[in-house]
Amino acid sequence: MRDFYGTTLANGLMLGTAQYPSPAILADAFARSTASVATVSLRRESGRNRGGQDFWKLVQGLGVHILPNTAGCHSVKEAVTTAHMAREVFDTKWIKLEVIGEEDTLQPDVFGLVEAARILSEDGFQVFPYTTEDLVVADKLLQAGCEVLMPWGAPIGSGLGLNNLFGLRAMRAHFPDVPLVIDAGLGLPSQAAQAMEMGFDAVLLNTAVAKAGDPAAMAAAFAMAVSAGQLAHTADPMEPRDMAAPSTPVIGKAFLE
Ligand SMILES: CC(=O)[C@@H](O)[C@H](O)COP(=O)(O)O
Repeated sequence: MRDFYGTTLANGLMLGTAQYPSPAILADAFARSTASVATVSLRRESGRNRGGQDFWKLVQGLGVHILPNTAGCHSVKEAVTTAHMAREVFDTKWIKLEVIGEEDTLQPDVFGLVEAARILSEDGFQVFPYTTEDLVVADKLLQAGCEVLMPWGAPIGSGLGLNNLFGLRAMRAHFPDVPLVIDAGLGLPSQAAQAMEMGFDAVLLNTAVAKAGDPAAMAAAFAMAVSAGQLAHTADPMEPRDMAAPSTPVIGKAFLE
């Protein structure tokens, strides 16, 4: 597995911490997921529980890498301020950078994203930008100092899976050495497996687990799907073909060798 700003993760599952029915269910879901990273929103949680401190302690107690995020930020200024607050609270350079540009799809404002990524990278942050599959934007983010990219699978909370397979395949092929994480829009473990089979380095998801009838069971299912997809990728999957090819060997030719 590729490393993320010098950190090698145990597996390619990153899990969100929002919308769980209770703290106990959140903790149980993380335990079953064996996720290596938890992402936490500073902005959403800061208004609750004595300034969010109880919640942040709970997340820090999960024993996984913390990736604070700027979810809910709609401007460069908001995102940069939130990132600074995250660095103080969690004592980490990592920041998942979201600058939302449009309300219906929650798609990123890619212009603001590149600007905020540059400001934060110059200030020593290690930025994980939530972006689209646009190759030109991806290039600008790398030039701005990002060493990891997080293209969306589908709009946040939609559960639609990998919406633009062509664009995501092109991104993987275009940036073979850049760690790429599919972020948002995954609804089912099979979609996570597909992303890993395609060679993505990790997936980040929240809603599909937190909103499942049994979040802990769904977290376990995603864990299995991620490791199956990753193993399949390393096993060099067959290329699909248009025409049939007999799988029953011809007499006298049981093996290719
Ligand atoms: C938690 C978080 O960072 C979200 O913004 C993220 O993108 C997850 O999206 P889903 O809820 O669609 O999995």
